[in-house]
Amino acid sequence: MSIVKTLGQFIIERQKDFPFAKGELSRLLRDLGIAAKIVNRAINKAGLIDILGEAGSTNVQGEHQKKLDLYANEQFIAALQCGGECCIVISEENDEYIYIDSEVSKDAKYIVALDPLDGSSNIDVNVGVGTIFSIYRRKSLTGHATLNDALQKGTEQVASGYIIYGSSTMLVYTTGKGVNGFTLDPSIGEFCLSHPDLKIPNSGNIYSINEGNYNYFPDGVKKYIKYCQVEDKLTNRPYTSRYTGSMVADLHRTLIKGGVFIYPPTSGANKGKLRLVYECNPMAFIVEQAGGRASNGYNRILDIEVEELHQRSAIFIGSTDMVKKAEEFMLSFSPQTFKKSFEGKISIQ
Ligand SMILES: O=P(O)(O)OC[C@H]1O[C@](O)(COP(=O)(O)O)[C@@H](O)[C@@H]1O
Ligand SMILES: [Mg+2]
Ligand SMILES: [Mg+2]
Repeated sequence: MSIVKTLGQFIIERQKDFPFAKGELSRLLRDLGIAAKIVNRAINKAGLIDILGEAGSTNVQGEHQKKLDLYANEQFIAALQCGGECCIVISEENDEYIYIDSEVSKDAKYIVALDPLDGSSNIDVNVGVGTIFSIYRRKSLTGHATLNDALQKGTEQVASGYIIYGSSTMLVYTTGKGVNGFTLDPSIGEFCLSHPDLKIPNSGNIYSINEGNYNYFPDGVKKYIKYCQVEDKLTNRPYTSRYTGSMVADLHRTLIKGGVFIYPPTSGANKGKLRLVYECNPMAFIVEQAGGRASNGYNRILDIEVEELHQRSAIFIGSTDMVKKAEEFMLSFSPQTFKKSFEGKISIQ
């Protein structure tokens, strides 16, 4: 009979990777796991409780917030407040960062950036959605943590992860020492180690992009899509196309099967759509830790300077060989000057 290792056991066991650890990060990961179970419970019976549909409010990005966006946001923030290891929360659903001002967290040193519910457009149609989290250590040593503590580059992350609420519910995370995946066993209410030491294949035959925006893509992306569709047995082409509209679901598939996920700049949004702090950076950390690659078509995602909480970035992420190929097309057909022309005049080829 195989013994399953729970997330809690694994976290404690891995604490030895950090000689000076006092257990704060372990407790923080525990708190995120608890919130994930609570949100999972609501998602599993979403059609039976009043949690589907619009909440009637919009977030700082002008997106209509879904009831489940707000519910997930509340649950994760409450778990972090209760746990006492987090001093600042940055959330897609809150314009400003939230300073956790409670007795239990007065000495807290961790900052958590959250996309409480990723793939909002899929909530009401029962397609896989997720939660994305990114963890930093505060830089300032005294007083209240500040915006500067919140605006750190992706390379400064001490941990990141996601939860996918799909055919099964999984939590996948890294602390910079590889990537591990845990599947929720509802019968014991525990995340159990199911995908130890995840490695992304160096190449694959799946490309993932919203081709509905094709006319607004830079030439480099248009040419790369054509490259994916050409018949060439030697290079395993044509690739197949998969796009769910949930970043977590598309990247979980990419992590397991290989492939490339691209959300490029478009003529209407020259910085792309996805948010650097709580979508691109955490997923880039995981994919790099699994042996993959993540850039904005030119520069490594984790090296991009963070100037704003809700800053957007284009993203090319997945199997190293496929991301490098896409970057080659960007350099050849949409060199950095591409940016200038977009700011100047919109020229759809
Ligand atoms: O519909 P589009 O433009 O292809 O965008 C889909 C992308 O937007 C997102 O839904 C944005 O995330 P949120 O749902 O958290 O706002 C991603 O999950 C997904 O990859
Ligand atoms: Mg999202
Ligand atoms: Mg979201």
